[in-house]
Amino acid sequence: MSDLEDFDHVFDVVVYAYFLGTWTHDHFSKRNIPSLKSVPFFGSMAPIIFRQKSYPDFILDMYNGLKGHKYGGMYGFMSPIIVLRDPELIKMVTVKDFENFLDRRSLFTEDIEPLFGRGLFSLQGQKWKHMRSTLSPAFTSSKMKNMFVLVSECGVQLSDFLHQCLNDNTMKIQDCKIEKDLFTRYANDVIATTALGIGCDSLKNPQNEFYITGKKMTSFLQISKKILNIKLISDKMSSFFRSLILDTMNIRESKDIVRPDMIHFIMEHCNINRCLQPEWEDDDIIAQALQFYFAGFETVSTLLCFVSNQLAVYPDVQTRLQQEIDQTLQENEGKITYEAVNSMKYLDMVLSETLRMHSPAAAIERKCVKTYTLPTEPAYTLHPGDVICIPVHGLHRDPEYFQDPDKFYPERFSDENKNKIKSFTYFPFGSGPRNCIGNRFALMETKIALVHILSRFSFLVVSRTPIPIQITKKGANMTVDGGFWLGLEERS
Ligand code: HEM
Repeated sequence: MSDLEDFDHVFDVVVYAYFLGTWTHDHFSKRNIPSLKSVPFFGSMAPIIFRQKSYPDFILDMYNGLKGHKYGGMYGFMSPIIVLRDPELIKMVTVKDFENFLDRRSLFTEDIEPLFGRGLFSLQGQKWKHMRSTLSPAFTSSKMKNMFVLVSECGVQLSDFLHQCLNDNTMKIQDCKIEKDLFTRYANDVIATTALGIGCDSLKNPQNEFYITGKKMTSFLQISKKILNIKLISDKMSSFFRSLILDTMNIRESKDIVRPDMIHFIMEHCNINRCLQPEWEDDDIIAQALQFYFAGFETVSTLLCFVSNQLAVYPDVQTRLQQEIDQTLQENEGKITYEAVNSMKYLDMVLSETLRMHSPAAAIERKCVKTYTLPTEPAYTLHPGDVICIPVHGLHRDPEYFQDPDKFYPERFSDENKNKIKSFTYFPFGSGPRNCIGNRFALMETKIALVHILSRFSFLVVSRTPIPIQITKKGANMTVDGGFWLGLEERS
């Protein structure tokens, strides 16, 4: 073959590859819809794939890249995805016309990973509706109140552990650092006791099998993608959780044990033997308990890291919060009760502002299940299977809705100011009937940890504390390279 033929051949291959990698990428331009830049094969995802941006920055750039438009398009590799910017459109999709957008894409298929595919997060259509309405009563205020005691026990374990760290010279510094791992252990213990009925103290016993298996599984979940369509959770891990939950249920049933936790609720409403839904199998029920465990593990520990960091960096906010805690405890004879924690307004404001600036879920999505035309100009018709992305982090940092958006300012959420926040611009727990089912629980759990810690200690900035917080560019994890280091001092 001559050099010229060689060149022709290479040229053909390049043209063919380019065509293959871009053939869907004119979807929006053909329809006159504004869209984000795309590159062959990766679409608009290149900054994430090539680790140029952290996940929240990627979402913020996506939002800002479509400024001036109510919605626009991006490409998730080769698939066109609609990005909504306009609060009215977000309301339409997530609330008013929710029936057309009932689902989100499922990361796990029921047959490949039944324990995850059958969980509430992944369930679709009618099955989701059934399960959601069965589980919703598990999160009412009276159920929260019942679970408060169990969570508060974990709060005591956490603050006692920190006290021991500060006072026991024999403990190694890595056991004591105020880092994500500390809060992951607390979140693990809380959800283990409330969702699965298993009491453990992962702070004192860091190597307990339950924590180690859960952590391993969480990291597998983060790399698992449906596109791979392979089983990433080993049978050993699945059967560990399967038998743990089944054994707990069987022991409770045989010994008539009643405990105010989610597993009791699940047993009451969908008893393993006499299920209200005859078509539900053991795995459908186990999947829900496990789902709560995994949904509450990473998100809550991430929120605790962010809020502790902000309190150390803004000592005036921390002092005001400690004053509120001290005063409330004084009025309650030193007892940390459900009512006392819920009465703390400043605590709620601090958490709301932390969730605005550093939402553990930077974006949410919906999948179209019935053809729908966006009621705006230019009109765009979505078909079943089409995906919508709602860039939560972009709205939370938009100066049009939150003045000086990069400033940590809990006053935005005072009684006086919070009503001024435009509807559908703030949703750290998602929006509409498919929002986070555990949101009250998550807030209660976070508040309990903070009240237990701040009544005895203060967070301090140390040389390794990340200021400002820079989320890692390595993957979609909301962590900081090098860690969320903080100091701690006992209050006098
Ligand atoms: C700070 C902590 C948490 C944050 C920021 C958070 C955030 C979210 C978000 C944004 C969604 C998607 C909502 C949507 O698409 O509109 C979600 C869904 C969900 N969350 Fe949470 N979550 C947290 C803690 C929890 C906890 C503690 C639990 C369980 C006890 C939980 C259980 C769930 C479940 C089961 C879903 C799926 C709901 C459904 O599809 O019906 N989450 N969460």
